[in-house]
Amino acid sequence: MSKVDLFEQEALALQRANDVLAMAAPDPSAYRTALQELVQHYGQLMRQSRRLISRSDRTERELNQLNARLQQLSDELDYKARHDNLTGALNRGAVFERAHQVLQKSPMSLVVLDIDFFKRINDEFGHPTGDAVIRELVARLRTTVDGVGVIGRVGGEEFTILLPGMALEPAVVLAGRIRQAIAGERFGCLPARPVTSSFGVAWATAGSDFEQAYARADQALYQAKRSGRNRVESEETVTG
Ligand SMILES: Nc1nc2c(ncn2[C@@H]2O[C@H](COP(=O)(O)OP(=O)(O)OP(=O)(O)O)[C@@H](O)[C@H]2O)c(=O)[nH]1
Repeated sequence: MSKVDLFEQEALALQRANDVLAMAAPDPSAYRTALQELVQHYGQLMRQSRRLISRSDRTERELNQLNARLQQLSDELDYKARHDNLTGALNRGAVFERAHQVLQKSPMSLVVLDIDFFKRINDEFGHPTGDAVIRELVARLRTTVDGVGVIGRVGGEEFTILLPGMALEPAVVLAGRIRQAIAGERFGCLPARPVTSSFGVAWATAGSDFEQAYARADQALYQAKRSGRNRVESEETVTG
């Protein structure tokens, strides 16, 4: 297939002008014709170049906007993959990942908590009220652990709070404050009855296995449930 020369007309005009220049004694009208032709093609080239430049500027702006939108969508996807969409807390996968990262560098305490008799709340007041209770509970967790802990929703009505660098004793004290922040004041979405939670607290050394610490906290939580609920137990108070 023969190649199309986009500048065929311009090349011909240039060739004719060169031919005139090469003549030993050209006729002035030949100069004039060649110059006119060159002026016409040169003007045309300038107009087309301006159009192309402005089109390419527009395309670049559109591409930049598309790139920014793509980045925004990718950030949104990343956020959704790591957060629980009911509460905005980290989801189970993300909070476990964060725990592993923390334990690579420092020790930490962790609190697991579970809303007491949550099934009854759903059964008596409906699932939407149950959802509202979960949201309001996370809002209270945020107010209490703001800046100190990382909140994750690890199950339907079960949450974990990572407390990087915090020893077991202050973590138990903090869990007591969270317990009080939940049980101490009726929920706006459920004024008819109090909401309470049970807590288990454990401590993990730097470099240790998070799953094992989580199991110890879970055992303590189980003990808190068995001992009457609305209370805090730590791995040190677990009796087996
Ligand atoms: N509204 C709502 N309910 C949920 C959600 N996820 C789990 N649940 C409910 O949470 C309830 C958990 O009930 P159980 O595991 O029996 O525990 P519980 O009633 O809280 O009792 P204890 O933990 O022993 O105090 C179940 O009825 C689930 O359907 C959710 O996202 N929204």
